[in-house]
Amino acid sequence: MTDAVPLPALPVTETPPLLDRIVQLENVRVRFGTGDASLLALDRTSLTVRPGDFVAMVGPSGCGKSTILKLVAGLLRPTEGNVFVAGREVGAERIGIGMAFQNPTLLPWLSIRQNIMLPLKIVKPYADTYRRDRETVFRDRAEALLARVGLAGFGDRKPWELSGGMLQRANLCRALIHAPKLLMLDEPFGALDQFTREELWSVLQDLYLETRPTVFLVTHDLREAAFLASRILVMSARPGRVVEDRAVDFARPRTLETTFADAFGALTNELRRLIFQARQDQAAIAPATATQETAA
Ligand SMILES: Nc1ncnc2c1ncn2[C@@H]1O[C@H](COP(=O)(O)OP(=O)(O)OP(=O)(O)O)[C@@H](O)[C@H]1O
Repeated sequence: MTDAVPLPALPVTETPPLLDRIVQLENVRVRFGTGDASLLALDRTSLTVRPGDFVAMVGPSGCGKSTILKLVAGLLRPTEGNVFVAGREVGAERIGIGMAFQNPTLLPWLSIRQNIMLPLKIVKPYADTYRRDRETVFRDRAEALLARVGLAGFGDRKPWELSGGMLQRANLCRALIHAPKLLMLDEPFGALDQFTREELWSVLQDLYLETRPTVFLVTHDLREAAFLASRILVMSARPGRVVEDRAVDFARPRTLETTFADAFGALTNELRRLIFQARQDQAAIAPATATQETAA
């Protein structure tokens, strides 16, 4: 980890539930639409995630990775099966969730600092004390996060004054400002150049090691998955299922040196082979699947 100043804690601290699993999917299916035009996106997926796991999801395009994120975030209901978050049926959960997607959707009329502090204004329990704390402890945390991602001094700027890489850094700050227990990242570095991306891997890893949220990361970058994750789920082509659940035990903090190791190369090659195989299987069964989908 870097020798950066630790993030100031937020004033309201919840007692974390003593759970051995923070997310559980039981035999989940997701079908979009109805009748002949319906599409089975996710098929009988079961999954258990422990608190503090860093889970990366990889697989062919359209295999249902983002669908799993939306299920866990409570943005989507399963067609069949159950999704539990922190021991409760999803949607009923009172757990903090942070999210960052490929396109940072910062509000253009707000400053970077105001954008970052927005979850504190909206999410309970922080919303209740927002007016009181916004100029003190909340602001301190925003400034500390900005410094950690290399944006010290940019809090007063507007989003349109920042580059794509800087916006993505701010996006990470916004996802983490309310100390979420669950961090959902959908290709957060997908639009960035390789150097910026690798730099942000280390930034994210440091923040993860310090605050230990449970992370779900969707990525097409197998090196990114291997660098960041403690566990990699490889999905089949649509309808998606988890076909491989691989623990990643490279010592932390990982550095670029880690990516040069033989074991790192072997892992990414194996992931590449599994995804290639999933795509081949899809091509072989595609006509049959189309018929089954409408019949199932
Ligand atoms: N709201 C929706 N209505 C209809 N179909 C949808 C909807 N959301 C997703 N799908 C379809 O479900 C399938 C899975 O989508 P999802 O976005 O989860 O895939 P993904 O693995 O994240 O894809 P990618 O890697 O390309 O981002 C895709 O075929 C997609 O077109």
